[in-house]
Amino acid sequence: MQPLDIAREALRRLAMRQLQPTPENYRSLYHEIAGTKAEELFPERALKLVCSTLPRLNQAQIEFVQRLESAVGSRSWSAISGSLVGLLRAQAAPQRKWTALLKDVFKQLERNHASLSFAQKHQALQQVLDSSNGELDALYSRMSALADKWESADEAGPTPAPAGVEAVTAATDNSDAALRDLFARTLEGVVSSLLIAAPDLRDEALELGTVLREVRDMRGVDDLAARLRNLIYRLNWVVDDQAEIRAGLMSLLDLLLKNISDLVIDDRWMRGQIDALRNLCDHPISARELDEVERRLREVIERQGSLRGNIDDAKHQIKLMLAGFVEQLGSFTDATSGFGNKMEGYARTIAEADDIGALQGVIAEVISATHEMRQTTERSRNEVDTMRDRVRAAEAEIERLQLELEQTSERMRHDPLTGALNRKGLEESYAKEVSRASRRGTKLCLAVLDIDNFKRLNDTYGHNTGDEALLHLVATVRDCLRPHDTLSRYGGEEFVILLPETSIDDAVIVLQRLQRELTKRFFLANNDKLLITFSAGVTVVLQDEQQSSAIERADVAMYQAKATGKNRVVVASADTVSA
Ligand SMILES: Nc1nc2c(ncn2[C@@H]2O[C@H](COP(=O)(O)OP(=O)(O)OP(=O)(O)O)[C@@H](O)[C@H]2O)c(=O)[nH]1
Repeated sequence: MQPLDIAREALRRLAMRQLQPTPENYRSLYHEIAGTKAEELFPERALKLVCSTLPRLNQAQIEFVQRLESAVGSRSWSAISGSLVGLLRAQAAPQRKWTALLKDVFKQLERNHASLSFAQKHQALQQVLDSSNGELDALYSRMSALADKWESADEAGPTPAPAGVEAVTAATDNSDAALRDLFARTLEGVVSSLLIAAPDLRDEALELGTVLREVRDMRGVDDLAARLRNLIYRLNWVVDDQAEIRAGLMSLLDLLLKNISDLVIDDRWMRGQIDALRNLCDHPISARELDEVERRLREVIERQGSLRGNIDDAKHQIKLMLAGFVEQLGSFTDATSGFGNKMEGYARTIAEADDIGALQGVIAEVISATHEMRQTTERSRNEVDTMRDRVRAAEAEIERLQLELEQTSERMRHDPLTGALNRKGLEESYAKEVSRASRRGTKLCLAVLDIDNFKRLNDTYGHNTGDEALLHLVATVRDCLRPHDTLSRYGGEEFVILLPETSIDDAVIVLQRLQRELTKRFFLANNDKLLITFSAGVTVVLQDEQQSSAIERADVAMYQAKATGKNRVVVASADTVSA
């Protein structure tokens, strides 16, 4: 039959058998009619898809997938089968005894060979690792060969190693010893000092430090590692315990502060202080914030003691005055009742008198008694007036002292106008930051800022506007600085900023960012939008340097900034600072 006839017949049978007209059905009918055998199609796309999803995690896998892809590409079932068989054979290969091999290698590394130094063995092992290129079979066989070679090498005899090799060994030994020493010191000096509350762990840390310095062989290292693991495990418990204790203490403190605050319901200043303390304790507290809590508490105690004494004195005065007043009132009452008795006597004498002459003496006595009574009344009124004035003065004094008590904490460390630290506050912060920087080996920068043309602003808009401009600057600085940077008012329009953990380059960036921020935030004075600018000098504080000397250096730089156009930041020149 001709192909055309076969095709026609195939279509007819498709219709007769009511088969779907798919290529497969057509193909099988075609071969049925022609009496030939259908050739199987090669599923290349599907196989390529399978290949693309296979993992390539190591060299062996990469090579397998490559072999399979090339077999699929050449449409060779036998090649595909070959690569699959290879894979299964590799998997069926005996399991390598890695643990035993590694133990063997370590043992040989530690052995004292006559003809092999540690450095040589280290180098040979490194070569094996590098050359195996992640191929596990190759690595296994090369490492096994190396271990065998070392195994058969002679035991220690003090054969001198070549000079170069010895240097390498010495260097390796030196760095090993240095590392051990460092680790031992960490255990003895740092870990143990953190474990005051857990004496048995502290002793263990100290002992492990000693063992670490002395351990020489693999068995010793194993023991040490086991003890270290145990220490770490127990340390975790200590850390958890300490966190729990800390949380408990904080909640106790909170309870205490809450109770105090309930007790001092009438004392606004104390309530303010207690609220500030509670706010500080409200979140995980840093060393800096702890300083702040301590400082506030100290101020509360100091100032409260002295001011409370003054208020008590004033109250005592009022009590004394009241007692005097009561006494006066008593004697006045005595005087008036005496006067009344006298008057009654005179009235009787007048009623019984027979002639006018007899009355003359009585009238003189009445006049004298009345005069005396008037004087007594006047004296009493004067005394009462004086007393009232003194009571009012004492009350005013109490009021003033209460107010002083309210403001006292701020006034002790803070500038009352701007709320920035004052000189005393700066001194305290400076001392803390200098020692913190020296302890931690970090950089501390100090900047002196002076507002530009401030006199003109005062002269044009008045002193009050000048004050507001100062507040504007302080608010902007606060927004731009990190919480642990400190701002203090050093003089009229001069401020000092301390920037802990900051390099000089970063300090300049911070100050310039501040200047940019000030240009964005206008200051409004009588509806005029004013631009507040400042000139600044900045320097790195030298280790343990006095505050006055760092400020002086920054001040000189600040004047350079003024002299060279203002609204600038100048770094204290290199010849004045060697940090
Ligand atoms: N409003 C106000 N002004 C103050 C305060 N303290 C200082 N001043 C004023 O700040 C001005 C500083 O003036 P100058 O030292 O001449 O400095 P300046 O005008 O800023 O000039 P340059 O520093 O050269 O830019 C003075 O007029 C002071 O009276 C304050 O607390 N409030």
